[in-house]
Amino acid sequence: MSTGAGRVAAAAEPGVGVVHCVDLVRVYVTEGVEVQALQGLSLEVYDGELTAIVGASGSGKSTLLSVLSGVDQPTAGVAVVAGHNLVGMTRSQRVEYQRGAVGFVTQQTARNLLPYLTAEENIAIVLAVAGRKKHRRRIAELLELTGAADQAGKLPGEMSGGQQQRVAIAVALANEPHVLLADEPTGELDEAATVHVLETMRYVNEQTGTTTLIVTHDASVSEHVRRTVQIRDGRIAAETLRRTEIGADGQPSVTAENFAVLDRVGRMQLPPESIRGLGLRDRVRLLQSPEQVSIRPGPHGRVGGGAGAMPSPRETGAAPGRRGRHAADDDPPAAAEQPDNSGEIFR
Ligand SMILES: Nc1ncnc2c1ncn2[C@@H]1O[C@H](COP(=O)(O)OP(=O)(O)OP(=O)(O)O)[C@@H](O)[C@H]1O
Repeated sequence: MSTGAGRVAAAAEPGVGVVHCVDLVRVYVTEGVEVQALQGLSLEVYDGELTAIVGASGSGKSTLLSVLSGVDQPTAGVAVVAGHNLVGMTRSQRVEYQRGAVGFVTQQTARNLLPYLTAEENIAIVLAVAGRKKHRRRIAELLELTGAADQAGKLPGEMSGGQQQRVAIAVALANEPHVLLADEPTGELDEAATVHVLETMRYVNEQTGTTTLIVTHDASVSEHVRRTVQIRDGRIAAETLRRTEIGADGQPSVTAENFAVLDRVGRMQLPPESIRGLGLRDRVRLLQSPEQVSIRPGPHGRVGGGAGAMPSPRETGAAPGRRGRHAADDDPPAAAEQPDNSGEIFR
């Protein structure tokens, strides 16, 4: 990969995705106060994948999409999308990137479409800017693809929110982008319209193979995508991969597998529910065998009591007056006697 701005070799190296982020940092400074919106975020999204990024409010989702769409620049780190190095782009490189490499759908239905143009005209204007001719058939194909053929002659104000978003997806796909980015595309929609729009994105991904990244706070998105990535405190923390398998009875069933994400230096975030459920804090016990590593509460963690409970001398293995010592070194047998409430992390 080149380190200069602009176009670089696309995904030539094994393990390098169409979206390639390494240790991304974005620091905002407002009135002298620093906010680290991205804190060393690394992410690969591979060609043709449909991936959702979910996270709580303030976790850094919109900041990541601003960087990936070329609207914002990271403070540090590597961000390459479809062979475009997003760090240090010039204005003309940014325009080329936004016109040709990415399509974008935002949460605000009213912002995705020009209000005084019909659905057809909204698509036509994108094709005209890209210098394409004979676009009538292409417009019809795009509206058909997103299930919005019946909206062709309507103005956005005459459509429902869900219909506007499906037309917006058609507009975003008009110049055949390598990557489709959607920032809370269902944020203003009711449940039924949400399902319809997410299923449209899944269908479009299947039909066109366009690499798609959906950012949302709505965890139910995972029912519509194969890969859900969780962002927490400006970093990727966990992933869920769903697979469809055909059982012995010939019926398909969906299985989901959860992963914690290990960064390049071996750091990993445990899910908050594991931390709360096992009362993990400070030091934890790592139990390693050739096949797995398990985590158990350390000397200060809860074992059978509430999180944050003071440890008894038996739990710490420490005699009165020995609190300053590393109690964990003294009591490995205690862990083996406890119920099997370990947070097993790798197999
Ligand atoms: N322009 C900005 N100036 C200062 N701080 C910002 C700016 N944009 C975002 N932040 C801060 O960065 C952090 C991440 O914000 P971001 O909008 O990326 O989160 P988010 O996960 O998209 O949240 P939400 O779902 O509420 O939109 C937050 O603490 C936010 O207050």
